[in-house]
Amino acid sequence: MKAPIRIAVTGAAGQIGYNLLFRIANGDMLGREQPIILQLLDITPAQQALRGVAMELEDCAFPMLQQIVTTDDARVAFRDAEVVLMVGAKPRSKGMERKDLLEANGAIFSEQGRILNEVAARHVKVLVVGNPANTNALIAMKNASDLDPHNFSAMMRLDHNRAITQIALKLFQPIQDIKKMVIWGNHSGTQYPDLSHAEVRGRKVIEILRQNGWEDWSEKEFIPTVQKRGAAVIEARGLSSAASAANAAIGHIHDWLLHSHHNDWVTMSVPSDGSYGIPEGVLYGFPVICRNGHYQIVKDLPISELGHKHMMDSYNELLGERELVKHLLK
Ligand SMILES: NC(=O)c1ccc[n+]([C@@H]2O[C@H](COP(=O)([O-])OP(=O)(O)OC[C@H]3O[C@@H](n4cnc5c(N)ncnc54)[C@H](O)[C@@H]3O)[C@@H](O)[C@H]2O)c1
Ligand SMILES: O=C(O)C[C@H](O)C(=O)O
Repeated sequence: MKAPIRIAVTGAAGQIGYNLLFRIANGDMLGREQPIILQLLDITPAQQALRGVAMELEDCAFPMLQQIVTTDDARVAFRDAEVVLMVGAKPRSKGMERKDLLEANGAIFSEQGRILNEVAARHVKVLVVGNPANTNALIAMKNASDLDPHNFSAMMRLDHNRAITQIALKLFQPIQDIKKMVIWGNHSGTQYPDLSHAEVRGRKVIEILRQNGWEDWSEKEFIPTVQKRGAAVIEARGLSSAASAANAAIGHIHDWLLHSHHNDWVTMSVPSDGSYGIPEGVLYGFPVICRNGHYQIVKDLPISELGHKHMMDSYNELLGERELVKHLLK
């Protein structure tokens, strides 16, 4: 039997938590052979609800779930954690942009970053889901100066999955045949869903669009649909996406820790390293290939002039967000 992995989840009593924990415990994230310990954090008033979630987890009798810890103390939740899913934060409501949450949520990530630095496993992998995810991840990373910055990431996988489905629907092709999608930039309205590298069974998506006379589809429909999908879900449900967000978080950690799919890359928001002219200092969506807990940014993809403009617009938005929270960055 393998040693158990301690997985901390913040905001565990919330909507994403409820869609995430049962799938993690079922082995969807780290496999059905991997024992796990869940260390669940939420604020004090949510402790009763959190205990209810823990009761339901117990009642599933998941074979790989060895222990459940519920707490309102981040030191307890993060102790020796090897995987941390930072979900706990306010969601936006109708009419808000994700960056409107910066003031309310930024403080959570500076404090929790400091605590991660003190008590988490030194090789901990951190995924920030709470919005605005890229800048919250930057805050957590900067407050955890003893941890490797490469172990901090923010979630763009939901945007990546949304984009793949839009292409599959447009071209009447199976989801699993759509490869090499990328979402550059910020998890926000400025993100750049870029299908210019995407392929269907080795054929370029842009060629298929051209053949059908659909050259304008990317700029006019695809990009805005993916950029605004979060708001469209809020409009329809009255609540922000939860099951699809949980699914994306599971895919992100699964691929990072185990492997990304054969002959494909995934989008992760990771510390910029100068690739594609995006200077260091922000967390930015890049195409990455993952193997055994390490990712590598896919380099040297050709970028059109318009594509470069979209990428810089999103970078500049991230700079603006960083400026607003500079007091939280050590
Ligand atoms: N990156 C993405 O793709 C993506 C997708 C969907 C949602 N989100 C974001 O995820 C976050 C959570 O969404 P949700 O729908 O689960 O919200 P929710 O309000 O249902 O749950 C949030 C939970 O976090 C808890 N919480 C608040 N402050 C906390 C703290 N300091 N420590 C620990 N827990 C705390 C709350 O008590 C609540 O239980 C939101 O910020 C939302 O915008 C991101
Ligand atoms: O849009 C939101 O505020 C929630 C989430 O980030 C999403 O993309 O669905």
